Amino acid sequence: YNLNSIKNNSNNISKTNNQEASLNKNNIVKTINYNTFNKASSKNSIKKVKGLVNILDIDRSIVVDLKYATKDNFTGIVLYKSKICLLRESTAIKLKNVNTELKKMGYRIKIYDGYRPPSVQKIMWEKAPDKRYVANPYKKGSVHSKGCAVDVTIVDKYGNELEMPSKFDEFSIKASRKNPNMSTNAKKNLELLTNIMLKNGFKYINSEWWHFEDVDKDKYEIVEIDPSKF
Ligand SMILES: C[C@@H](N)C(=O)N[C@H](C)C(=O)O
Ligand SMILES: [Zn+2]
Repeated sequence: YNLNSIKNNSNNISKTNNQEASLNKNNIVKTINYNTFNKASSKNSIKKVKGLVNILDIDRSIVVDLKYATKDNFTGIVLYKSKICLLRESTAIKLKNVNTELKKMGYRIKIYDGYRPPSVQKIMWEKAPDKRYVANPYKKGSVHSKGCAVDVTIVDKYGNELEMPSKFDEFSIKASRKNPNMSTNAKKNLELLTNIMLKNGFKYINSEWWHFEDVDKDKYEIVEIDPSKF
């Protein structure tokens, strides 16, 4: 961050009525009022670091269950110190729109993973150097490290996950969208998830049914942040 440009920027923004910004010594920009694209948070102050926000500051009704903050993941070890899910601000707003549609049907989105520090991507690659399932951190890296990818499923009003083709991070043909043995119910639920995600500005990959990427991911760079210090 260039402090002067942020200062100038914040001065400019604060002169408009619909968005204000302020700086503190940790390089954190606080933006106020999102009334152009986010009515629900128009009165809230949203903390933003290097373009990333806490998804719960954008939509508190989203279910966050970061599997890499637990041992229940393909590495068997805790990879994240924090259970906070960070996302690129514009990606977070798209996911809020997905959740708003799902809530009308009595469902909600549940997040298994969002922003992932590049240092964690390296550990994952050591454990599973297979580019179908883990992005190579020594090449382009992961879209998760831009805060522009989400690993998600749908839950019902009791928080129960809908049936999907496989468990999260089950690195096999079962996780593939081309799995020929998908149950009818899993197929229907995945179709619902996919259609709503595509409609709201995400795209999918074939090898992992849970993984979606913001269509605008190429506008953004990989960032290194420690979410436990957010
Ligand atoms: C590790 C898995 N959940 C995942 O996110 N894979 C994609 C391809 C990635 O590493 O970006
Ligand atoms: Zn993913």
